[in-house]
Amino acid sequence: MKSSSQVSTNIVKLTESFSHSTVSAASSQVQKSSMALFGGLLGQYQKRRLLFTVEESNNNKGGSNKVNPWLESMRASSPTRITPNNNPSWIVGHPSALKMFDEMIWNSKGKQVVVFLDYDGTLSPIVADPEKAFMTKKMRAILKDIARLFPTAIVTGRCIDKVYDFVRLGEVYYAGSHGMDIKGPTKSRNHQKGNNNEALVLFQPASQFLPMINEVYKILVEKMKAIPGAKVENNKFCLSVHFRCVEEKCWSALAEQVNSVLKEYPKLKLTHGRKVIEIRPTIKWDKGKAIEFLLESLGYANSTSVFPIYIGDDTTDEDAFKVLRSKGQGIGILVSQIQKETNAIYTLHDPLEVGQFLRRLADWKKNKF
Ligand SMILES: O=P(O)(O)OC[C@H]1O[C@H](O[C@H]2O[C@H](CO)[C@@H](O)[C@H](O)[C@H]2O)[C@H](O)[C@@H](O)[C@@H]1O
Repeated sequence: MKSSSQVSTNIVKLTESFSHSTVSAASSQVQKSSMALFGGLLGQYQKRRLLFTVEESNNNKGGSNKVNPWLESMRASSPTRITPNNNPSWIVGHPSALKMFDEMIWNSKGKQVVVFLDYDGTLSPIVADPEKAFMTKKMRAILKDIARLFPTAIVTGRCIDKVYDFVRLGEVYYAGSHGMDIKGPTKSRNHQKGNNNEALVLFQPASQFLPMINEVYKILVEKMKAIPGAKVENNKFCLSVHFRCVEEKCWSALAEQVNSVLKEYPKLKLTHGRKVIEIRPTIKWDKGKAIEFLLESLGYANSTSVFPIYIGDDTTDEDAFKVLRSKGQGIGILVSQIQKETNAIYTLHDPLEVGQFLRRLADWKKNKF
């Protein structure tokens, strides 16, 4: 484990080196090695009980998706109709992290486990109102334990203030706005208060976009008044346009409105999540870069003695899974009940299983000594 002074020194060095203009260059310093560790274990798991589901193909009926690529992307990332399916090759290729727990621990032997967690759909269940995406008390207690035992970071599309309101733990790192706002813990991991109880801002690569994001937020709030159920959320360095409560027949109108605004802002781009369109700066920064940054900050740049575990449910988490896979480091765990293309190695069904997995991880660490 690194001492806190070593961590601070690394943080200062990194914060200096990661100026906006050098984001890509700095991230490329992180060495890329090959191969995920999982490899040959798959054959043993052909009798797995997981019942996954797939998106029904009738989402595409009539070829309308070809006419409107926006709508196509919205539907692809937010399937509305799902039917049970049990594709053995997918299940074998992405086994349950609970079932594979012992193997995973064996692979982490002698290494420092670092835990990265997405928030929505991972620590809290998906709900209709984004303001009410609360974690259960049980999950919070598990998370507190995890943060005491391992360096832990929440990596989310939300702004830090909002996710902090839900999580309320000073012991963890927060990478908000899809990693564009990274802050250190306000408390040390043994629950002593840090200096002034203030979180240390580690990195904000998109700060120059703040005025633009606020401007677009106001415009979108006005535009979305015409779409019943639509909601715009300001996540500081990015925006979310929610359509979970919008009737499907209005999705196209919503996409057109967002498109018309974005045309005027070529420095902003779109990504898609679960019934949400996310608007963010065109900089080359994402959750994958954020976890590389955090690992470097913790002193594990190019280290073979670290074992990162990343758990997430959404398309934006794929950037983090990809980084771990390409570095051949640690594991990515996709939280999903549907089969989808993923760079994660393992799967968990839902936040309930995430809680079970984290509890097991904490118990393993406690019993180790
Ligand atoms: O990276 P994440 O922590 O997963 O954040 C991604 C988005 O999550 C939130 O939206 C999602 O959860 C909501 C509450 O369950 C749900 O209503 C919505 O449909 C989901 O897309 C959050 O509100 C967004 O701002 C984040 O971008």
